[in-house]
Amino acid sequence: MTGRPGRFITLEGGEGVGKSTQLAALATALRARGIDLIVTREPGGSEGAEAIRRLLLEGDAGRWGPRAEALLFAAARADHLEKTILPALAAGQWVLSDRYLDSSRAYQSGASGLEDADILTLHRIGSEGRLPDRTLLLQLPEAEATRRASLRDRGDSDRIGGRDAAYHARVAAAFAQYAAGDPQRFRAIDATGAPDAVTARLLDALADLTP
Ligand SMILES: Nc1ncnc2c1ncn2[C@@H]1O[C@H](COP(=O)(O)OP(=O)(O)O)[C@@H](O)[C@H]1O
Ligand SMILES: Cc1cn([C@H]2C[C@H](O)[C@@H](COP(=O)(O)OP(=O)(O)O)O2)c(=O)[nH]c1=O
Repeated sequence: MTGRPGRFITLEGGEGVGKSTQLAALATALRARGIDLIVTREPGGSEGAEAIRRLLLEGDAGRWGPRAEALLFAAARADHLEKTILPALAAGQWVLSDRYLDSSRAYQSGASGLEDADILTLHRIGSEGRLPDRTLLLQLPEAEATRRASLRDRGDSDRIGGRDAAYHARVAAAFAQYAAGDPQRFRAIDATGAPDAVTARLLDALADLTP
């Protein structure tokens, strides 16, 4: 126990912007400041949600339509919140999550055409509308994000990562729009340059929350 309230921090952005890399670096830097935290991810982060992750990311491109996909992400999130995130916060830990609600807003709404209000309704039903204390949106020029993601995946991307460039451009635009609409919760972070420089920007964007 830290004696202070746990904070719920999410990292968001398109494929290959450096979320996983930065989550690990951020966890190390925050632990060095004495913060007790857990690192988690979506889709996944609990036993049930990891099972739903496999349903969502494996199989043919057409395995799920946009509506079934949105419901599965919301179901996975409900389980993740109940089993992993809320217990950690209640114990005073910080929670750092690689993706959360805003990915559903960007991918299933912004890029797949469902209404943002409907994604938020699913979130209210599944997860009592719980929002992060801070959302760090990593942003990269499209060409650099594609280069990094393809170096990592070597042509073996998942059902959603493998969608076309126009889809991923809509995802990036939707993220930017949501961030601009809620400057209190979001911080847009320049993800170009060396990993250490990006981590320093992320820590700056948490300065008002860190002890
Ligand atoms: N600042 C950086 N500069 C260059 N390459 C990076 C940087 N950060 C991450 N990478 C590399 O880019 C790829 C995608 O990074 P990753 O953290 O997996 O992104 P995401 O989780 O957002 O998809 C990985 O191969 C990673 O090693
Ligand atoms: C959490 C979430 C993820 N996704 C997508 C984004 C990714 O393509 C995929 C998760 O794959 P993952 O490998 O975890 O992400 P990344 O490619 O960023 O390392 O699921 C949604 O479409 N909606 C959501 O709500």
